[in-house]
Amino acid sequence: MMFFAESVLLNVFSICVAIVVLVIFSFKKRYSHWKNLGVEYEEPTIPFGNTKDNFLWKISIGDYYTNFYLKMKARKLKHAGSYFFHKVVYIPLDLDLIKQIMQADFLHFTDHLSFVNEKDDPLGAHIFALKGQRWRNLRVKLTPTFTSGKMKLMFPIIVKISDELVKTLKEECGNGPIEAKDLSGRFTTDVIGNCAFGIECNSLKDPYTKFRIMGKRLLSLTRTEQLINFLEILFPKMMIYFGTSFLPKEATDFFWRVIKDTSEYREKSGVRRNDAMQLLLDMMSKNGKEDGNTLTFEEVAAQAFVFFIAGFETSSTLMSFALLELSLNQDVQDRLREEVKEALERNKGELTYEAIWEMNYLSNVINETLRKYPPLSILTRECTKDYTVPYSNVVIRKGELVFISVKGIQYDPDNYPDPQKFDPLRFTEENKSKRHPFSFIPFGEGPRICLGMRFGLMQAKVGLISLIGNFKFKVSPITRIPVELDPKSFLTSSLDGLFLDVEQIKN
Ligand code: HEM
Repeated sequence: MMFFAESVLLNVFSICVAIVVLVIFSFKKRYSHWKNLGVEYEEPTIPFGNTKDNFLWKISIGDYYTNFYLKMKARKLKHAGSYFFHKVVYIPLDLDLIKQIMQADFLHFTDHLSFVNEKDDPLGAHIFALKGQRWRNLRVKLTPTFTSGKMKLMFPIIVKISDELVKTLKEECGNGPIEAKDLSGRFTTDVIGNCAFGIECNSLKDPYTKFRIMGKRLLSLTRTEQLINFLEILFPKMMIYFGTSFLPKEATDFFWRVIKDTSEYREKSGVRRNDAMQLLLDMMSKNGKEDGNTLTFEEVAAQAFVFFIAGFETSSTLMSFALLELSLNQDVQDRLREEVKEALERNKGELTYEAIWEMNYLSNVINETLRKYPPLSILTRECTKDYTVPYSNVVIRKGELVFISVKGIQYDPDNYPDPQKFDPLRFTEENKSKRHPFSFIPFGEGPRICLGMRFGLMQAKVGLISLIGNFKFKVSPITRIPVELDPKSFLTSSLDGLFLDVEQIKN
């Protein structure tokens, strides 16, 4: 009996050893990819590839690829190679090559690196994650959602919420430093909640409202949830089999209910509003089912959801880092306040849709903030058709990945001398015209460029105008400078918060 148990154990042990040896061998073979092609790379670690430090929360994925980009670019290379676990990743460094991949040869790179499990997680089947023809069909249908005409109709909603922002800060500014990200996040939650779902979220009045809590929950994943996300991206078929979803179920269940209630309410009451929800509902077929030209209810819900998740955090990141830099650069803050005052005086104290696009210095400040702190610091593309990189022997195969380091490009001293310096005048028309058009890509580029770019800029501009026109901001001594970024976050986010001292201006 004893002998039998020992021999079973020995067999199991031998099988395990054989599996480990096989796995190590196949990783080693995979990791010889860039070496065989003569492309520069950093030594990968089994099984993480080059993402070990990110996986261990030592550095954000964006910062890892910024450092990588700058290191390889300093060696005058046009491209380099990397590994995301077992996946091969191509890193273009040359701006003409990046333009080629994102624009002219887009048909080889139509997809984002994403995971969709439509059956178990219908809200996850949104335009950012969808691939191929499904993405293309939706992009055509959704593009009219953010035309100037439609945004103009949403503008009064944003101005009304900005009045609430000023009121809230007047009440809160006497109680010590404010945390800029939290304040901006409550503002953008109320704006997007209102424009995407048609709901008064009131998170400025009450920071603990369910909408705000669930919005934050979508972006603060536990270790296990992050691990599942990695597995979903790396082994999608297996994870669909297990029925996993990409985002926390308690949050997606909440948003699903909200969208369903809103749609039913509007249908029953006949109430119509000037918001993105209405535009989506108008695209829905009468019975909510598939008919080729219209959207199903599930598709409407997923798009309303992505407008919320893609819209509130990116714009609040922009607003909060702009407030930080304005606090660190008082001369820039004063000049911006002058521009705001003049624009308001020209329009009898009223903020108009046209006025926000005419404020050149505000645009310069916003662009310089997006240069230093792009909310998404890398862009991903999945190769959908084999591609030979021009003037090279490198072939990117279907299924391999391309990572474009937005932050690397925007910190490259060849594009922006003294890149750590905050200098809005880099973005005057004259200075912009001297640079390569792909040296500034915080909203991505090509056919997959951000769908809500103008909306994101509009809400950040309105928020900043209201704040700078009414308050003076200084950095609080409790804010650590330079700001350390959160290695756990996929989006650009400060680790300890952006605390600012605020003083009300007597107008
Ligand atoms: C400052 C604000 C924002 C920034 C920096 C930003 C940035 C980005 C970036 C980098 C992408 C990927 C582009 C690419 O792969 O080339 C993207 C995609 C997208 N964004 Fe934004 N975004 C912002 C605001 C918004 C807002 C307010 C909305 C909606 C209300 C929105 C909706 C989307 C959608 C739907 C996509 C997916 C487009 C597609 O795959 O076809 N974004 N955004």
